[in-house]
Amino acid sequence: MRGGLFRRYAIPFLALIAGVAAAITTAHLLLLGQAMHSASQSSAEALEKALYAQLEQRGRLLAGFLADDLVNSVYNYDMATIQETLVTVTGQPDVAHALIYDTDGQMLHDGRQGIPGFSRPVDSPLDDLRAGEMRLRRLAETLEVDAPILLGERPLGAVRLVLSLEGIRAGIDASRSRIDAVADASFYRDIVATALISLVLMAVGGGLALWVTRRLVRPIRQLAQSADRVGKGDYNIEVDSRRDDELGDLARSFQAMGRNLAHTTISKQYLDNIIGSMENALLVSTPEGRVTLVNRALCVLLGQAEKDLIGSQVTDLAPEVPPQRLLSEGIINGLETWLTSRGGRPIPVSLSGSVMHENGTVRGLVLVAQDITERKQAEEQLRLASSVFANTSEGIVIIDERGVIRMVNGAFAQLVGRSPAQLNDKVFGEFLVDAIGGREDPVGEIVEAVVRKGQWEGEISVQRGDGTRAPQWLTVSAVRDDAGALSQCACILLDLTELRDAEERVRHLAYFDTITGLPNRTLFQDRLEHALAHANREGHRLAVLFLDLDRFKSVNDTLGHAMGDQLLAAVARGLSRSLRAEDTVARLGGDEFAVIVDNIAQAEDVAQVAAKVMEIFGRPFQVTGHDLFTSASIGISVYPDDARDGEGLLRNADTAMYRAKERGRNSYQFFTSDMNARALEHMALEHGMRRALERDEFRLAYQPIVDLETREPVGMEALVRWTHPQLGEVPPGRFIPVAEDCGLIGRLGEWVLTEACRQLSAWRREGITVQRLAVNISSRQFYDPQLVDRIQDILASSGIAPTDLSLELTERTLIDDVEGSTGILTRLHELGLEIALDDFGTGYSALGFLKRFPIQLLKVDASFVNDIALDDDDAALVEGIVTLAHNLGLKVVAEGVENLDQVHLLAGYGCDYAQGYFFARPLSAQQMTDVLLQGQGLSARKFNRDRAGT
Ligand SMILES: Nc1nc2c(ncn2[C@@H]2O[C@@H]3COP(=O)(O)O[C@H]4[C@@H](O)[C@H](n5cnc6c(=O)[nH]c(N)nc65)O[C@@H]4COP(=O)(O)O[C@H]3[C@H]2O)c(=O)[nH]1
Repeated sequence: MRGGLFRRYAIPFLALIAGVAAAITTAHLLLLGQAMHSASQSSAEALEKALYAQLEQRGRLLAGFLADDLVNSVYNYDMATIQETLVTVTGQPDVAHALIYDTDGQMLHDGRQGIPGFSRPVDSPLDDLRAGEMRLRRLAETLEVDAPILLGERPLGAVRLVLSLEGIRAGIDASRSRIDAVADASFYRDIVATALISLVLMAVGGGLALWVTRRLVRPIRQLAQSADRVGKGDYNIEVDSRRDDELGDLARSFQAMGRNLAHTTISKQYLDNIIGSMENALLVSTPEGRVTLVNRALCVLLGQAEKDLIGSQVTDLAPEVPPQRLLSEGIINGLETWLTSRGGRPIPVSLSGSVMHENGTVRGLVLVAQDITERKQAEEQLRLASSVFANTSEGIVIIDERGVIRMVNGAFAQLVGRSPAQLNDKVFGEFLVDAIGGREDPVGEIVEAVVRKGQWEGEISVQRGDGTRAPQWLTVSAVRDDAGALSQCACILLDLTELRDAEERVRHLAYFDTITGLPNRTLFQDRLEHALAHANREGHRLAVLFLDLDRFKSVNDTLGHAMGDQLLAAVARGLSRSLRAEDTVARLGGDEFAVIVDNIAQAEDVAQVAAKVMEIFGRPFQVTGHDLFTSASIGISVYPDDARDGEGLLRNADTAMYRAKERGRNSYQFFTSDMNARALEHMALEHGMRRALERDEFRLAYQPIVDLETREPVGMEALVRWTHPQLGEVPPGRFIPVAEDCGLIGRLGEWVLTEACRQLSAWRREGITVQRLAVNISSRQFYDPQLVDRIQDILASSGIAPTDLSLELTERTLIDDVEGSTGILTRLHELGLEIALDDFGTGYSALGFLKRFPIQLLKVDASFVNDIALDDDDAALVEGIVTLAHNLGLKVVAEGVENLDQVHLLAGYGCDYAQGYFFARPLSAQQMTDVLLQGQGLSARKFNRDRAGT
């Protein structure tokens, strides 16, 4: 355990003082005891001497007194007086005996009456006692005083006074006791006093020692603490240097030393600060490569804590710089290597290292690493940039502030058809054409703009090597020197040729039809607007021809879309050829074309144009080696007679085109007010139908279908009827197309199906036999994806079997989408429904075409049946249809049978069934119920009119 000065010196010093004090006290007490003893001894002796002297004095006095007093009595032998005197004397204290001797030495009197031995001689001669002399003799217990009794000069005898020493002895003992008591008391008083003095001395000495020690220890301790701080590198020494002694001198010297050290010495903290604030990573290791010191920068760089790095191996951190390498090379300068970060990620560094020597011995290795990640990245970016510069497809030109080329890349050189070397020191502006509006010094202006704003961009054209112009998007950026002044300009040229081409293609796509190359609907409308504005200004007429190819759909379906497209292109070419250059021909979509015939004087002019157009359809179109015939229906509307705006003109021409189609195709038709009336009616019907569906104004009529052999009804066709509140009875031929156009056909068709099945179910419940009910399905209704499901639902809810229902579809419906319709028909057929092809003959299908559809029944259109009795062609046609249908396994229904001749002829052709006014007109449900309930008789009579002869 570390002992401080206080413990080391103050405590022993205190102990020493205590010991010395104790020794002094003990010695003092011993001496005191001795002194006391000798004092009491000498006091006792002195007292004894004094007492003896006093006794002797008394003895002398008394003996002298007796000797004087008894002179007469002895002379006279007056014994009585002698006795009396002696008794008086012996009565005195300490007087044991008073004896009177004669000169012979014989005792005359012993002071007592009758004293035996009176005559006992004195034991020693008294004769030598001279006058005035006394003789004292101390015996063991007594003091004898002999005094001569003289009468004048004559000795009469002697007095012997025997004094007892007992009294003296008792007095001496008592005195001695008293002296001892006094001595003892004094001794103890002295002990206490001495002890107290010792304690006081010790206290004073201890305090003194403490004070001295503290006076010495504190500054020394201060100095020690300061020395300790100095040891740690803190040279700011704060010690009490005011003392005017050696410690003060030491403190001042120490302070001076601290100041000197602060100025001259590199402290550890100083070094730590330097190392800690170093930007570069520092590592110190043993010669063997064990890391002993790292700085903060290294920890940050490697992402490791100092404690983890200390003790690790240099090779773990810098695998490319093993200690042996540094030891052998002695020094490494700026070695580009890498350090391993915590996750094992290599960090590129520039490493310098050296070996530390001390007294000629290798003490360790020092490595300093500079993170060169950014530099590496910059180098990489530079490499990349130069690679981009060299290989990019954009032209890059570096020009100075005068527009002189300093550097170009391959792309630009290639663009202008020179080598990069040939372009050096050329003026950039020489290669630009029409730059920024054909200014005189375009590059000068660009540079000016770059100086002002730092960048310029815009479209320019560069003259290619072959003299053509290449549209370019030029971006010019400032390259500034360190002072911020423009030193060069970097020009990047993005070739817009492809973009412009693409734009042109897009524009072409946006305005031209890809198949025919004709303007499309958008461009047509645009041109029409222009033409109308012009016609309006000039006050002349113009016409719009709306042209629709007849039966184009069948071409597509039968010959394929590619052929269809080629036919369209061929028609477009024919149209363009037949029209003036100033007339616009456009393809509006599908098989629809439109023509603007500008500046016409009268309607007949347009008729001529239309006739010319019709002529091209009189010849076949050459399509990949095939001769294809097609015809067109044309509708014509005239500005300002039929409409004053483009939309109205086109719509009216479209309407007229439909009229042309209705009138037998392959013709043209002018728009008329009648057509307008029909358009208005269309609107009225649409509005009325919506209301009719809500108000349940529709009804079904039923017309029987009769077996031509048995003349028995085999079923009946449901035909929708609508009584308009204002228009009265509206035939389905008028409102069904409107319903199709405006999308109401779905709701109407569903109502018809539901109502027909409900009625059939009702008849069945009433016991009325109706074998099968036929329902017309329109085109849009047929292609409704929900159709099959809806039919199934309706059948299920009405309890009608699918085989009890026949669906009548027109040819046109089926050929609209042959693929799609085949799928739908197959599903319906698989359900068990009968499919009948309605209005057969009015469409365009060949009989062979029917093989593709799962059809069971063919309904020959009334237009063929009408004239079979009058027209041999029609008769032959119907007969042929019947024969071929039978060959295909189909049954045939003849529609519109009105007379017996027709019945006979049809029966003769082998036609299976007939339907027409001859048998029955369409009847309301109630009428039909009545007819059916009236029994077979009526029925037979009604439906077997020829048998009945009516
Ligand atoms: N001149 C003459 N006509 C006869 C004779 N026998 C029957 N007709 C008429 O011929 C049409 C036969 O129907 P459709 O060919 O399917 O032709 C139908 C059919 O395509 C369509 N149609 C009728 N009802 C519906 C329906 O509920 N839904 C759909 N989608 N179309 C229907 O409207 C067309 C016309 O129907 P309607 O006016 O009812 O005309 C019916 C019928 O009244 C006759 O001997 N002489």
